[in-house]
Amino acid sequence: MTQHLVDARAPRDLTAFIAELPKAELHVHHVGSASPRIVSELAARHPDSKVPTDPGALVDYFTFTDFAHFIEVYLSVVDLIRTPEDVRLLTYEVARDLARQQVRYAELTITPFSSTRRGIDERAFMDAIEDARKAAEAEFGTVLRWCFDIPGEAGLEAAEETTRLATDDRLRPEGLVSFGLGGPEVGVPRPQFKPYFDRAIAAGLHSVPHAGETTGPETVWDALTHLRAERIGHGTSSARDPKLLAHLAEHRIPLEVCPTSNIATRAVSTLDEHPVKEFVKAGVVVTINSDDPPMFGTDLDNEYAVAARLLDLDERGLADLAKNAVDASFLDAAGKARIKGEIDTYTAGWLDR
Ligand SMILES: O=C(O)c1cccc(C(=O)CC[C@H]2O[C@@H](n3cnc4c(=O)[nH]cnc43)[C@H](O)[C@@H]2O)c1
Ligand SMILES: [Zn+2]
Repeated sequence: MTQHLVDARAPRDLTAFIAELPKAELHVHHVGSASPRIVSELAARHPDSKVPTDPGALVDYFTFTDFAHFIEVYLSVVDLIRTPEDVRLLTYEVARDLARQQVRYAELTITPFSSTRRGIDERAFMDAIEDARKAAEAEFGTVLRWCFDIPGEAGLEAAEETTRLATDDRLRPEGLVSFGLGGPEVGVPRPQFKPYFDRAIAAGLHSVPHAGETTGPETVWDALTHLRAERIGHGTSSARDPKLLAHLAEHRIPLEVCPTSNIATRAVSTLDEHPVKEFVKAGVVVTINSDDPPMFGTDLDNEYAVAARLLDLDERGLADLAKNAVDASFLDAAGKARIKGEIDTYTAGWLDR
């Protein structure tokens, strides 16, 4: 855990409730989910890297001065993923960590461009993530789905490559459900990605770009208008535009809120200044997510504890938050009903103790 972050764990009884609450995670990055053990194992495999091999040293390494510094460190971890076996190991271990937190369903954001440009064969990459997905579902019961995102700062070459990998019927993995846009927002206008999102949407993928994480509400409007966003990654700055909040609420466009991430990248100064309460007050559908959990010294359970504190939630409120994520997911109706049923049964049993 990074020490600079506030320990926002809920009081003991809610912590125990959250730990066993069945959950869905909609905004979590593949490489950004590598546990200290996996990062140090990969760093030891590749000793030319500047990433520390000692898990203890990662606490300092994962302390960020700003968003640009976060991306620089993130890419140094991306550089550790060099073989299809690295990809498989990482994906499988991420699923194990999710399962430990009772995550029944997760949409994992993967940046295939970063791997193919580093020389991993595209067919072997797809096979590695699919193999790990199937093994994780069979062994842990956690259902994984993929969001392929364009690393926006890498430009239109990255957009073209990501779109090709996501839409070519011979490559496109079975678990792929959505198409995203990540990385820095400053100097990376969203409208330029419209043709790529149009192609992905035409191929049946859902649109889930990051927007309004490090720039203003106009970026969220761009994501809605040009990229036809069905959910918004972060959307933090939406709080500065009442018309935007009303639009998100009216059209039931969920926000993928990641409170601790916003503090760790210094997009928001303190947790108490986080606008999540304003979103709820405005009637916006809020989902709670962990983004890059080990890099931000958090996990999904901690993010629910943070939300409980910021939104003053009890067990029923937390269960509603968990159901928001299921409803906002791209799971089919039967899958949604199954997990929501589990959440209700668990919550009723807990309150009847
Ligand atoms: O892989 C490359 O070679 C490359 C070249 C230029 C730029 C990039 C990126 O910008 C990669 C950024 C990468 O960051 C991921 N990510 C993880 N957490 C967040 C977040 O909180 N906000 C935005 N992006 C995030 C994202 O998946 C991008 O792919 C790469
Ligand atoms: Zn993200």
